[in-house]
Amino acid sequence: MKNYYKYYALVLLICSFCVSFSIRSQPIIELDKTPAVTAGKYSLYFQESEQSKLSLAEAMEQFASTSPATGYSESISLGISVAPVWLKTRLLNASQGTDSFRISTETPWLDYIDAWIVHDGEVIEHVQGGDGVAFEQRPMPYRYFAFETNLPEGESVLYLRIETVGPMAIPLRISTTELAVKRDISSAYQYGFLYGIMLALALYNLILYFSVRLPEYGLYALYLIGFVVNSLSYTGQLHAWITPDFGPYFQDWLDIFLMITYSIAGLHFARLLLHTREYAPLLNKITIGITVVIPLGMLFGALSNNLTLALLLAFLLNTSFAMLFIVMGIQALKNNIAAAWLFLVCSVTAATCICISTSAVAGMLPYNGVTFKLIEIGMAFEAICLAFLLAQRFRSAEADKLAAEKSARIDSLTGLNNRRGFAHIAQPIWHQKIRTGRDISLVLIDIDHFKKINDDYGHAEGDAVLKTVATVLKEGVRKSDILARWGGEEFLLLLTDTAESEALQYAERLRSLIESAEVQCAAGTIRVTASLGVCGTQAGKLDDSLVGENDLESMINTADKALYKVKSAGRNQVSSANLLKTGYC
Ligand SMILES: Nc1nc2c(ncn2[C@@H]2O[C@H](COP(=O)(O)OP(=O)(O)OP(=O)(O)O)[C@@H](O)[C@H]2O)c(=O)[nH]1
Repeated sequence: MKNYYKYYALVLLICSFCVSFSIRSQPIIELDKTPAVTAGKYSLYFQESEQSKLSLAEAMEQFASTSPATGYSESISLGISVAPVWLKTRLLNASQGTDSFRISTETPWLDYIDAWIVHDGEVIEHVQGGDGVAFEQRPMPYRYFAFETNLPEGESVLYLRIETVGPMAIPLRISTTELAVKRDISSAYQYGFLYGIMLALALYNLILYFSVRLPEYGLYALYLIGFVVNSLSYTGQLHAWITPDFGPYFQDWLDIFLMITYSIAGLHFARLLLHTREYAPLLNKITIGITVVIPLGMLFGALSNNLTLALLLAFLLNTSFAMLFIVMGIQALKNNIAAAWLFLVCSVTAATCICISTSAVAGMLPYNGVTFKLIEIGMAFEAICLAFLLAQRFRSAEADKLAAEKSARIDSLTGLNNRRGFAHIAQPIWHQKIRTGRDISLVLIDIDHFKKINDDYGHAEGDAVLKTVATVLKEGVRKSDILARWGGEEFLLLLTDTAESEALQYAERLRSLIESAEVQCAAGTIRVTASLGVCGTQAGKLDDSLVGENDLESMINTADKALYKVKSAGRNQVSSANLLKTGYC
């Protein structure tokens, strides 16, 4: 029993320590030692009851008589659409004489802010501002609430009353004016760099979109432009330039409108980039649904002037956006989509950066220049990765196009040019040779009794014969000759700088090569013969007259006629129209 007294004493000691800790005097910011600070942990705060708006005197009384809460982190965060809050922060200017300081709350959602500086019990300054106040009526031309004040030597107390329908996150920052200006300049460079990257990529992809008309490029550009404009609006630059006085809440509405614009563009871009519809139709439908339903809800919020509803939906869309990016990336990875890995890495990085920034403003993580700007850093990283993926896609689309064009000109069985491929290659050569009066000849080659081979050995063996003859021809012709599969078992050969007399010898050589070729199959060895019809110029002339630009077609017909005669005369021979005239075949 005696031992328990010891524990009681210890518990009492701890309790009294806690009580004394909680009622000990509020910490003071010694401005000579900490010339720039985010002051949440130095501030006391309480929230007004819904019914009454307190005066400064009443608030001072309440700070003195009750136990207001102490800030638990750099930024105090109390949720969305909460009751107005009062803050009290003690400031000590230890230098002799007055010094200039900047006091600011670095978030755009705070609508009405009153700030009082009290020194020796006297109000020496009262400043009003916030997002709900027209731009030119603000103490400084910033989106955030900010003002500069000369603090006299000794202790001054800063009182703030903040009222907002948006998120009550208060990153209260106090710094010397000199440091604040330095920070402004370095911020301008940092934002300029990040926005510069994103806008350059957006512009480039916009140009690509107008050139190739693929929606991915347009959506990607819209996504980036939407994000940058949203960021410019959120950080106040946009309003400083173009929308100084559209009244209370205009800026909040603009922010959330821009927020949904880039989220919608981003989600549709990701869907198309990863081809989500092809392997994850449900996810694709959910994504489309979200981009329709949430904006409709927000439109309802706008029509009924319910900013809180619209804000909540905008944050929901933004959260869904980050999560859907990751889910789409995982699905793409599962389905072996080439872009999936990089997409996943960059979307996870961006989502992490967004989380860190939001948590910093909400007071859950340290609030500083880096954590605050991590959203832009993450997005710039994501923008670069996505641009890289689009470039890869462009390259593979070009390769696919070339492959498709090539395969449209190639016969899939033999690998030779088809009629289209022949025309593509032969036309320009034909025109050039004709213009310069050089000789040119055509040889039409037809396998004899090919139907019988199909009938006797089957279609597959017939194909094997076609392939063998194609190979024999390919190996037997010169590099400058143009060979094509002209029809079922028919081949066409264009011989440049070759007169008809030479072409006949050439054709004879090919005939004999075909005759001696063998095709091995299950039923034994197949041998085939072919009939060849030739038509060519002699000393640059066809039938003693000059060859016209359009004579290719008629020369093929003449070769075909010669071939027909060979077939009639017993096959496995070579002939030309001229030989026919002289009765050779
Ligand atoms: N295996 C196979 N057969 C084909 C292909 N294309 C066409 N054929 C066949 O080739 C045969 C051509 O027959 P025909 O036009 O009567 O000519 P042929 O039997 O060679 O007789 P001649 O030309 O008079 O010697 C037809 O039976 C077609 O079905 C193909 O790609 N593969």
